Amino acid sequence: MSRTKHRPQVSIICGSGLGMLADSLECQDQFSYSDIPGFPQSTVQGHAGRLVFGELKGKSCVCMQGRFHMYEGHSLLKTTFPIRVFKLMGVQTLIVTNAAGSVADHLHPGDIMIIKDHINFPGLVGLNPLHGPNDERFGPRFPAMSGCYNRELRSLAHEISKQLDIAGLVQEGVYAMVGGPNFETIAEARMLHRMGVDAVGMSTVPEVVVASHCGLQVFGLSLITNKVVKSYDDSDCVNHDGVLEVGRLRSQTVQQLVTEVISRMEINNNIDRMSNAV
Ligand SMILES: O=P(O)(O)O[C@@H]1C[C@H](O)[C@@H](CO)O1
Ligand SMILES: Nc1nc2[nH]cnc2c(=O)[nH]1
Repeated sequence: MSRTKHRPQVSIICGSGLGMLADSLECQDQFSYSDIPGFPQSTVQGHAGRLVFGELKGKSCVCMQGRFHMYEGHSLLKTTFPIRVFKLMGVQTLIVTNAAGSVADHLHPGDIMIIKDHINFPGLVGLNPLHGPNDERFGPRFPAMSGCYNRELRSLAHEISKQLDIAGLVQEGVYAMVGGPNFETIAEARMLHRMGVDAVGMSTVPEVVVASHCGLQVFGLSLITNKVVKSYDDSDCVNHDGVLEVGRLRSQTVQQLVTEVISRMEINNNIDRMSNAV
């Protein structure tokens, strides 16, 4: 914290191909992950590996240009380490973005899904970043996860999408995290569909669980970059380059939506900075 004058209230995690979210920050201070003690390295194309501090519409922000995924070989504790660093800095809100495949028939590549809820598949089988001794200074042993995606921010985003005339692209839905790095088989895709999953990806949920545990309010967006193939007659085949390409095509729209949400969200100025406590 001594190397930047920014004291961020909002943190943003950029999904695959969505690193440009950091570009709109003014008065930037940038730090490569390799220069930050305890930070893992980004190894995935489309994740630059930089922490960017700056101002956006009068709010102090910190942006992860590149996130950490479990499939890269990081422990879940490592993938979520930045969230606790943000909490210690005094951040109140986490905005998560990701690239995801559509499982629901009504979501199409290029659509933006406001995350209403999630299914934590790794968590359901015992891979959870909160495993191990609980540090009560961050949060309780048994945190509730119902309502972890802030209702007011979701409704604000819908209102903004109408004003930006992009409401036709924006829907709400359930995101499921799978471990990756392979994409889904057709049988897996069909199972996810029957389970009520709208979009599937390989990230986000561990970050949200840790953020929720330590009392951050969370807002999440999935950019639908591809449909998940559910028919044996469909010859479509997803690949990471295609995912990044849709990210590039929709980057400006996602950026506009996130910027307006940040601009209009309420910030509590009685910040709960834990840096003296931990
Ligand atoms: O970091 P996100 O969740 O946006 O990245 C998604 C999931 C995989 O890392 C990658 C697949 O193309 O995109
Ligand atoms: N698991 C998964 N992750 C994705 N990230 C972007 N598209 C997809 C997808 O189709 N499946």
